[in-house]
Amino acid sequence: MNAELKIGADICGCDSSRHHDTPVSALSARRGARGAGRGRSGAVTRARARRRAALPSCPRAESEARPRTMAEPKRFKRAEVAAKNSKEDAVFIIHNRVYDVKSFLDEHPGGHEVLQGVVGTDASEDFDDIGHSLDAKDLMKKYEIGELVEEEKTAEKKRPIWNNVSEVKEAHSGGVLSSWKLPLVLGIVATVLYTYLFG
Ligand code: HEM
Repeated sequence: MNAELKIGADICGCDSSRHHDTPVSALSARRGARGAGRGRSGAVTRARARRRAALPSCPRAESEARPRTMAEPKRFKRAEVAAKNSKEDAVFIIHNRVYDVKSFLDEHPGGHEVLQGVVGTDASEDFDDIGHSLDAKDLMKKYEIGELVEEEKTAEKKRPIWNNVSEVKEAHSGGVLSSWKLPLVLGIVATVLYTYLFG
């Protein structure tokens, strides 16, 4: 072990110098003094447990214990999706993303037949033609299982606006030109002009 390794590294396996700021050499010296004539079990184990409890939580150990939330999306080839074309294995592609709709077939407001008609295929066009609502586009996330491999993606003209539904909703909720503000501003300007010209 590195001579500069800090206290606690032997406890939690972390060699972060920011977290463990007492050199191990110092620990060993103290251990040598205190540990003389004492076996490694019993008192030593309890002392180690006390030290471990006293340590601030270790950032590295914590981050390693934490589940990864931003996992890489699973990549599919079009041929793989094409094979998933039954009621039991119902998968399709919409705008380069892959959806498993097996559990959604019977819940789809447009009926299961229409979805069964496109499983295994790229259903982007069919999907867009319907003019699905923002809520429907939000719901899709629940069934997304991955995306196409990079080399099989189609070039999207521009990022589909519904790819980020919350952004869209936000954009529609404010702004100077939102539906009720524009007529109000125009009204005020007209009143001021009228007063100025004819008042
Ligand atoms: C995971 C993918 C999908 C989801 C989450 C979804 C969800 C929905 C929802 C919530 C509606 C109700 C209307 C609305 O809110 O827009 C709907 C209607 C409909 N969907 Fe889908 N849909 C999906 C894929 C598709 C696909 C691929 C097609 C076509 C092949 C399709 C065809 C239809 C049709 C025909 C309607 C009925 C429209 C109407 O009655 O006016 N859907 N869908």
